[in-house]
Order: sequence, then C-alpha cells, then structure tokens
Amino acid sequence: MAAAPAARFPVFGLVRLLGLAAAAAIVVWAVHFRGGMALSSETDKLLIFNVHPVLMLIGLVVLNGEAILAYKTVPGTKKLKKLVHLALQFLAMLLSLIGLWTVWKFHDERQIDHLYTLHSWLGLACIIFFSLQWATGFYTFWYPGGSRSGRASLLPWHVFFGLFLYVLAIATSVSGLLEKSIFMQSAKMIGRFSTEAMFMNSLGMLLVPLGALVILAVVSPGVGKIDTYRGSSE
Ligand SMILES: O=C1O[C@H]([C@@H](O)CO)C(O)=C1O
Repeated sequence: MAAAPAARFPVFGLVRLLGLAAAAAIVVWAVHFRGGMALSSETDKLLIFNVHPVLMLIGLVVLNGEAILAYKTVPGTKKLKKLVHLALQFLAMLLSLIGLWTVWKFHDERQIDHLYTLHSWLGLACIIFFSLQWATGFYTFWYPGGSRSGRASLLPWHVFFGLFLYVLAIATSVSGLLEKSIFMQSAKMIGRFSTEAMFMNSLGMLLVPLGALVILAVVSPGVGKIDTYRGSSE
C-alpha cells in the first residue's frame, strides 16, 4: 500500500482552530440568530431545541476530534494520553446524550413525531455506536482491561471504528443543519439567501476541512507519536 501523506504544516493547530471556530459558530447561531437556549421554557419551546445542535456539534465533532488526536497532542506518558482520550470521549458521550434528551423533550412538548427523518436515524445510530465503542474501549483498554492478545486484536478495530464514527458524526451534523435550514425556509422563518441560511451553510462547509484535517492528522506519519498504532503494550 502507498505510504500515508505526511503533513508539512501545523495540522494539530489547524484542527484546534477549525474546531473552536465550529464550536463558536454553533453557539453564535443558537444565541444570536435563534434567541438563546433553555433546558425548559413555557413560552418558547424552540429555546429547548437550540441546545441540541450546540451539544451535539461540540460533543460528537469537536471534542471527539480532540479526543481522537489526544494520543498525538497530549504530552507525557501513554497512560496520561489514554486518560485524556477516554475522559474527553466520556464528555462527548455525555453531551450527546443530553443533546438527544433536549430534542426529544422539544418534540414531546410541541407534539412533533420522533425519529421520522434521516437525520434522526443517523444521529441515533451515531449515539448508540459511540456509546458501545466507549464502553468496549473502557472495558478492554482501561478497566478491568482485556488480555494482551484481546487488546492487540481490538485496537485496530477501535481505531477504524472510531474514525468511521467521527465521519458519521460530521455527516449527521451536516444533515441536521440542512434539515433545520429547510424547515425554517418552508415555515418562512428565514429566506433562502438570508444571512442565517448562508451562515448555516458555511458552518456545514467548515466541517468538511475539519474532518479532512483530523483524518490527515491521524494517518500522517511523523506528526506526534504513533506508538499507539503500533500496538505497544504499555
Ligand atoms: O491497552 C492497550 O492495548 C494496546 C496494546 O497494548 C495492545 O497490544 C495499547 O496500546 C494499549 O494501551
């Protein structure tokens, strides 16, 4: 197989920059364009909905990306890298579960059907498999920890499946931005070329280079330490 491309630019810094930009953009969208967020409201149920994309994007895309790269970005021992990785992924999972709960509550309170869109199916698959991946990883690589051969055979699948889920999370986010924008356009809440619609498109576009850079940072040799992927047994 051909060698993986070697990044000759600060790929980790760019990932951090685009991740922070995406996180800031979704908060700006919720607060500036959509009037804010609330965990409960009698007057404006949409404020409950607004929490959903913020927690999902920050959890399953931004924190997930940082957690994936922790083995290459966190200085210190292998054990510390692993701890940062599993803690960030736990936080990502927690935010995604709260984010799922908020959209469920919004649907209940506004009497909107659950799980009829492609976005919701993709998102549910994402959360279920992300949680299974976290639990399996924790059990095998942290506590109580599997046998040496068990860990060695799971590791490449854990890496592959994790990267796959990260891409699925981006696809799900893009589909969510798309459906929300179209819903609002159909309801005449925003215009086709409104600043808000263009802002949402731009946020979706931003996730494309973010995803590309995270994958490049993972596969690229010579940036960070790659001992994890060689299956060292620390
Ligand atoms: O728990 C671990 O499992 C793998 C490897 O030891 C499997 O061989 C690895 O790098 C760990 O930190």
